[in-house]
Amino acid sequence: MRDLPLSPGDGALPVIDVSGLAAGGEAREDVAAGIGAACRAHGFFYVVGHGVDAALVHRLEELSRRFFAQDEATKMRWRMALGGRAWRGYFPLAGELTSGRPDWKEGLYLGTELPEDHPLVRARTPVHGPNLFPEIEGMRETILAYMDAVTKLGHRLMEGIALSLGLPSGYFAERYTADPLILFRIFNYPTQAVPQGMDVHWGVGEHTDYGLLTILHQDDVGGLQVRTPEGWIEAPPVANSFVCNIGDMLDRMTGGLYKSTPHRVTRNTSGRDRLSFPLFFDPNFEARVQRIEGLAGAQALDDSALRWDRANVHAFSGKYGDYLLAKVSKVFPQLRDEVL
Ligand SMILES: O=C(O)CCC(=O)C(=O)O
Ligand SMILES: [Fe+2]
Repeated sequence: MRDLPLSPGDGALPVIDVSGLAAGGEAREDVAAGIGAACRAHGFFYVVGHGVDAALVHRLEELSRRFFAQDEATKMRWRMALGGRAWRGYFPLAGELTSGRPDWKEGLYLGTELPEDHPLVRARTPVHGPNLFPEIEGMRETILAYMDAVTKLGHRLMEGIALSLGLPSGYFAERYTADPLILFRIFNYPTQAVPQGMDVHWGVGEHTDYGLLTILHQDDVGGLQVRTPEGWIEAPPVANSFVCNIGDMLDRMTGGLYKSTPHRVTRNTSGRDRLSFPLFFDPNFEARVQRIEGLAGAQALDDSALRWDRANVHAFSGKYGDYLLAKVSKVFPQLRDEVL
């Protein structure tokens, strides 16, 4: 592992030390102001001082490398088809589509661990259920500890986001995230070449995320890019940081004041595989998404002509779960019948 820089260099994305969120008082307001400025500018920022143990992140990287190093047949023992409606398990290279095209990545789909006898699982609620944990010693515990730590960070960041909008810190928790929907992915972007004739251009094609806030750890390889009004910019690896970005639901709630920013990942040609861990901190599946009243400057403009999916997020009304399912059925068409 090479030494990573402490800032993204001359890129426009800010690095915010969020340790003041836990401290309270003026420090908290300062952090909130920084988050607010970043959300209004690009909807993308790095956080440091986040309190997530670096050793835990490192352990998850090691275990994930061991998982992906196995042959395809072994990994397919945890294939998504076995996860059914819970939407969990392994998908192979080119198994996920973004904007209708296969991505050059493989991954493990995970989320909040719920037992088979949990009421939501018994009610066959899509994307809820037990995980398919790889049989690698310590991986289950490490994944659970990681999701737990980053979910806690998610709650704290949402308090900061609420304050940055002039709302009480508990605004989102009271309405949407007392029991958030947490989906978590472990991605591997292999450096291997694409076979001739395959229609593959990106590690992940241009898209926005669906929920409230994505909290991403990336290793030291790089490749994440963000679309700004001035063009695409890099979001390179920064030491001990997470990259945060806003999803469609926060865009919807804030009437476009906080933008759900398009991003993509270049195809990995670095000579080393790239790992990334996005955790999606989203509204409860049953929560009805409502616009926040009285936000100055929020125009809820229809930007569908500029969006990757040609959809107008401000026209959406309903449960977050409905929004999510409509989206995921496009990226995994083979699983659509299982869930919808
Ligand atoms: O792997 C990355 O850096 C980004 C992944 C991503 O954008 C996503 O999963 O939504
Ligand atoms: Fe994304």
